[in-house]
Amino acid sequence: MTITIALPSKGRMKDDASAIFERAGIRITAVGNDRSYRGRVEGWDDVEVAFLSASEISRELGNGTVDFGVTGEDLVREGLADADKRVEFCARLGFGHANVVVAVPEIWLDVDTMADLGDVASDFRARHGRRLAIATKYWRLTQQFFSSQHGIQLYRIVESLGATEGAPASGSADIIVDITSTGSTLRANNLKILSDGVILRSEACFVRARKESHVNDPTVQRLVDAVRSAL
Ligand SMILES: Nc1ncnc2c1ncn2[C@@H]1O[C@H](COP(=O)(O)OP(=O)(O)OP(=O)(O)O)[C@@H](O)[C@H]1O
Ligand SMILES: O=P(O)(O)OC[C@H]1O[C@H](OP(=O)(O)OP(=O)(O)O)[C@H](O)[C@@H]1O
Repeated sequence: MTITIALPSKGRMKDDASAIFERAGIRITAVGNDRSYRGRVEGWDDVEVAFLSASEISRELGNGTVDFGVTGEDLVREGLADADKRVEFCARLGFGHANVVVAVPEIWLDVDTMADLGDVASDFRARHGRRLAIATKYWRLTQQFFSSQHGIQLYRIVESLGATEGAPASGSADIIVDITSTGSTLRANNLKILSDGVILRSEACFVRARKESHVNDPTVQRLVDAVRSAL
């Protein structure tokens, strides 16, 4: 059976992902020309490579059209309900670190924790005539964290497709849930992370789609061992 590995074709994870495979002794060559979106692995005739964006990789892992992928844990957990049932995080790769966080305006001096935010959310309608609005592109992670983990039900998600950190200043939302690495974008927008507001510490992972056909497939185990040996 042919095993397909999906690797980032562009973006911030591309070069580090290639480097891991080099170190693992897995040499990838493009099929066709340099801009081709398919590749092969030297010496592994039953393996092929698909070059996709990091977000496409999490989707393809979810629907099982690829066997393995390198992508961010945040994209997998946001993209797939019941992620741990559908995929296995085989290795954490040590790059692409970023935290998904809850951030509120710095001037909310009395709000430092999720419990404080829960109080704000309860009072919000009485004070402002509407629910607390959260700007995010991570709606699944936000709902899990607010509703299931913290019992906060009174809020509204405003889907953000970019420049999420600008939403409180522009008035399109009150607070945000977004990714941060250095924290400089949050600071530039006068936002602060709640002390218990880290939803997920994400990094690039080597992820396997859980499939019946992988059981006892020696290539599957060899690939996992090779990638782990490069860390
Ligand atoms: N500063 C950062 N900002 C955004 N994402 C980051 C940052 N640092 C690491 N990452 C991680 O990088 C991954 C996203 O990478 P990238 O933006 O290249 O992919 P993509 O979403 O597929 O790209 P595109 O939006 O162009 O399709 C996520 O897993 C994210 O956690
Ligand atoms: O904590 P920081 O180091 O400031 O990084 C966080 C910012 O970086 C990303 O945006 P980016 O400008 O990379 O664009 P993108 O959202 O299109 O990836 C992300 O969406 C945040 O806005």
